[in-house]
Amino acid sequence: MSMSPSNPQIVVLGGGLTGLSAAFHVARRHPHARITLFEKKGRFGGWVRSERVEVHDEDGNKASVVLEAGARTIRANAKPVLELVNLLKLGPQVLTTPRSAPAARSRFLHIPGAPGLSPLPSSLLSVLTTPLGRLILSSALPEAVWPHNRPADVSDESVDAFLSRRFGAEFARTLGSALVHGIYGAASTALSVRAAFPSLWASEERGRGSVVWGEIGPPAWFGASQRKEEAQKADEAEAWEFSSGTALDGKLADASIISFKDGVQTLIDGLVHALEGSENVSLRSSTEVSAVKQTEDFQTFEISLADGTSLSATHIISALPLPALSAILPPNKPLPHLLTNPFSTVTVMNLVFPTARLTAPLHPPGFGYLIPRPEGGYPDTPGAVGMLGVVFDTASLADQDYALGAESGNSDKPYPATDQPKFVKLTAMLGGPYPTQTPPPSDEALLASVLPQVAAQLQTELPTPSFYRVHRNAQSIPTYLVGHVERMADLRAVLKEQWGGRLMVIGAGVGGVSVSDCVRAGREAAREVASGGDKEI
Ligand SMILES: C=Cc1c2[nH]c(c1C)Cc1[nH]c(c(CCC(=O)O)c1C)Cc1[nH]c(c(C)c1CCC(=O)O)Cc1[nH]c(c(C)c1C=C)C2
Repeated sequence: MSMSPSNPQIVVLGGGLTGLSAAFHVARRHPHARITLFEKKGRFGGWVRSERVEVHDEDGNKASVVLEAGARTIRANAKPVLELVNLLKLGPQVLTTPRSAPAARSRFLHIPGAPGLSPLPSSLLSVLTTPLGRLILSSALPEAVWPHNRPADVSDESVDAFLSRRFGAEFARTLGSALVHGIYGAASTALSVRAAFPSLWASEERGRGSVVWGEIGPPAWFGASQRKEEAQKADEAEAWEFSSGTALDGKLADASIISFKDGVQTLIDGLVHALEGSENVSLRSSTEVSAVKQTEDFQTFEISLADGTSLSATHIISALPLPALSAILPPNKPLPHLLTNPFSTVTVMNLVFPTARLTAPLHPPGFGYLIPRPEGGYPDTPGAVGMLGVVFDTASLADQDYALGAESGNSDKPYPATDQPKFVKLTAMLGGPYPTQTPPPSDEALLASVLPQVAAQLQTELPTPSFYRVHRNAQSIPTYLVGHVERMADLRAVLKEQWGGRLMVIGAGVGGVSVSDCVRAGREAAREVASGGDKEI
C-alpha cells in the first residue's frame, strides 16, 4: 500500500530526536503531506538536553560552560547526523576532536577494588606492556584457535555469555561489562549480543566460530574486499546529502568525534527551528495523545488527545518509548513485545572543578574511564552509590567553554587551546544495574557519596566543585533482552499484516540507542511512509 497522493496526513508521536528527525525528513520528502507532531512534555528533545551555566571560583575567575544531561559526543562518521548538520546548516557550530587527541586515544578502566585507573591499550606496545593489554592478548590468542562452540540451537545470547564462551569469563566481566555500562548503562548479563553488537555476532559466523578471525581474517578467505564494495554501494544507494561544498568540509578530516559549541541540543534546536518554519508541519508540545485506532480498511487513523479533541491521519510514525505506545493502542488490537524490554535509569552528575589552585592536573589526559561489574556481581541491596564511569568532558569539549569577565583578561572568548582552562568539567555516571535507594538520595547526599569515590579512583584530592548538576534519567535507555532481533521481526510482520504498514514504530526501543541510530530511524521512516511499510525498520 502506498501513500495516498491526495491528502496524506501524517502524525508523528514523540518529540525526541527520533520523532523530530522523522518529521523533518517526512516534510522534505513529502512536501504535500500535512505533518503534526505531538509531544507530551513542554519541551522537545527527549533525553538530549544541554545547558550553558556560569561558574566562578574563589579567585574571581568566571567561565561559561556547557553541560550535557544525555549524549555529549557523536562519532565523526555518523552519516545520518552529518547529513542533518548539513541540511540544517549547523556546520559552523560543529566542534571536532581529532583522532590524535588524548580524548580519542586514551581510555581507562577503574577496576573495583584496585587503586587508580588502568589504561586500555591503544598501541601494539601497550598491548604487551599493560595489564589490560595482557588480558586482551591472553584472551584473544586462544580465541583464535578455540573451535566453533556456538550450540546449533542458540540464535542469540547475552553479551556476557557470548564473550565468556569465546574469550573467557574474566575478559567478559572486565571489558564486556564496562563497555555495556558505557553505552547501555545496563548489565552485560542481560543485554542481547545480536541486538546490541550485531557485528560481533556476524564476526563469529564469518570467522567460522572465531570472532578474532572474523574481524581480521585474510581478505580472500572471508570476502572482505567484496564486503567493502557492498558497503560502498549501499552507501551510494543511501544518497547522503552532505558530501561536498558544505561548512563541514575540512572540519571532519581526521576527526574522531564531533559535538556542537552549545552542546548536542543544537541538533534539537535546529530541527525545531526548521520544522517551525515549515508550512506543512505543526509542532504541538504539552499535548498528550490518549488513544489511537485505525479503520478496518487501514485507510484512516483516529487520534484522540487527552484534552478531549481528536484528529484523523493516514499514517502514524510512533517514536514513543514502546510502553507509552502500548498504553494508547486499542485493547483489542495490541502489538506484540512492546513491554518486553526493561529500561535503565542512569543518573548523570555534571561536576565543574576550579583548577587555578591545583598543582597537578585533575585527571590524566583521555576520554574518561569505565567501571566494570564488581567481581562478586552487583549488590542485592542499595549501598554506596553504584558508579558506572566518569567522562573527562573538558578533554574533548573544551571549546564549548569560555572565560568571562575582566579578571580573566580574556573576556567572552573561547579558551585558547594552549591555556590550561580555569575550570574542568567531568561527568560521573551512576545507577544502571545497581540497586537504587527509595526514595532516591538528595543531590547533596549523592554529591557527598560520589566525590570521595571519584577522588579515590583518580588518586587525587578534589577541590570543592564550583558547580554541579544532577539529572536522574529515569528509565531512559532500553536494555534489549536476548531474542530482541527476532521479536522486532515479529513486530514488523504484525505492523504490516494487521495495520497495513501505516503505523511505523521506530526509536531507541526498536533499533539502536545512539544519536545516529535515532536520526537514521527518522530518515528511514520517511522513506517507509512512501513505500507503505515494506522497508525494514
Ligand atoms: C546519559 C548517559 C548515557 C550512557 N550511554 C548513553 C548515554 C546518553 C548512550 C551512548 N553512549 C555511548 C554510545 C555509543 C555511541 C556510538 O557508538 O556512536 C551510546 C549509544 C558511548 C559513550 N559513553 C559515554 C560517552 C561519553 C560516550 C560517547 C557518546 C555519548 O556522548 O554518549 C560515557 C557513558 N555513558 C554512559 C555511561 C554509564 C558512561 C560512562 C562513562 C551511559
